[in-house]
Amino acid sequence: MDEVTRIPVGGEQSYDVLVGRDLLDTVPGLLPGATRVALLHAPPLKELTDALGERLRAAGITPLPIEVPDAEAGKRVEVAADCWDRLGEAGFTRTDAVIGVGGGAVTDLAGFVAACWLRGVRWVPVATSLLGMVDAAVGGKTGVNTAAGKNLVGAFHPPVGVICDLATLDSLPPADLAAGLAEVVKCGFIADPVILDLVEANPAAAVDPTGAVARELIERAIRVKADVVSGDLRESGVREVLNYGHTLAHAIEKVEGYRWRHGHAVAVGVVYAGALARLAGRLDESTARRHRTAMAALGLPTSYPADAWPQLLAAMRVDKKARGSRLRFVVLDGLARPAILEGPDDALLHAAYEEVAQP
Ligand SMILES: NC(=O)c1ccc[n+]([C@@H]2O[C@H](COP(=O)([O-])OP(=O)(O)OC[C@H]3O[C@@H](n4cnc5c(N)ncnc54)[C@H](O)[C@@H]3O)[C@@H](O)[C@H]2O)c1
Ligand SMILES: O=C(O)C(=O)C[C@@H](O)[C@H](O)[C@H](O)COP(=O)(O)O
Ligand SMILES: [Zn+2]
Repeated sequence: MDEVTRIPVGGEQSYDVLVGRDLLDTVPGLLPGATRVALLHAPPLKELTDALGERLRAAGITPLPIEVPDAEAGKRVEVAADCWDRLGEAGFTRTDAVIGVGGGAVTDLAGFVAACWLRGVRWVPVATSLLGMVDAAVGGKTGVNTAAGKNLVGAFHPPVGVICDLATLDSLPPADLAAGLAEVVKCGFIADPVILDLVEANPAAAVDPTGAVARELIERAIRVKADVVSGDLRESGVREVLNYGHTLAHAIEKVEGYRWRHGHAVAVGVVYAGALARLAGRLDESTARRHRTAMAALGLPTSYPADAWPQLLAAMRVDKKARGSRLRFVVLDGLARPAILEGPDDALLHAAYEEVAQP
């Protein structure tokens, strides 16, 4: 086995994030006392799921593979309800558990299924996308999308461990690899500017999942997330910084009917957040510009159609950070100095959008 990095996450339920190659053998040990484990996965991860099922069986645990629709199509309450039916048919009890094998969509769904079944059973995300490893699998936010908006139904339900098996990235499509790097760059702006230096110095190395640079970026981003959620699982304060760029990003996803990659929407949203902070007089011009250049260097989108603004503004009003009719944005007062912009007026929001709008 390749060298394994163990990153602790603290809080009301502590656990470790394991980063390394070929980690499937470690999964059964995370679930002592389980007799049945559901393996939620989408079709692209069937082979890995079967291999994990064999490891569980060898450890005396009965695997229940449950195939769900891929990507955001699986992150729906109807799909969760089908999963609960399957757990019921198989007689899952409180000692049994759920594993999500896949990207962030599957692990968000799996965590939500686990959070609600019998009011909460153990779960483990086996993250197979870069975005899942650096973000979605860590921190215990679980949930599904609804017609009203992104992730509006869900629960905080920390896993008992997180598996980031770097070997799985070998088959991840390049567009999804880049999408994950958008969240990594986000972490660079809010907490760890070394991430930005690494990406800017060698963007080609950042998108090579087998290289040392990518591994360093992955581990740095996980540490940023682990540090934040350890102190604020339920987002009553500091955790909001992880939502940098997400007010616009989630609006784009909704307008696109959840067919855009989350990480691509985050890339546009982060550029927008930089522009907003600059226009609000909180961020200098060169740091704001750096948002666009870092995302563009990774081949990520940095703009969105101008005429979508009315729909985007309406979608942003259901952002979870809003309070009543007052929108709240995560902005920067400088590199690694996140803060909240309270109740910006529509004119300021629109002026910032003009900086990312494509005619
Ligand atoms: N819970 C959180 O804190 C949190 C944080 C960030 C993002 N998210 C959520 O995560 C989701 C985005 O995650 P994502 O970018 O992983 O997208 P995704 O889960 O849709 O995966 C993207 C695509 O890659 C495929 N894939 C995944 N791993 C693969 C592999 N190893 N080989 C081949 N194909 C593979 C998937 O099947 C899918 O087609 C969004 O729903 C977002 O809201 C949640
Ligand atoms: O973990 C968090 O907290 C985040 O905000 C991380 C985000 O990257 C992630 O997309 C998260 O799912 C967004 O949370 P939401 O509460 O705005 O749905
Ligand atoms: Zn995100």
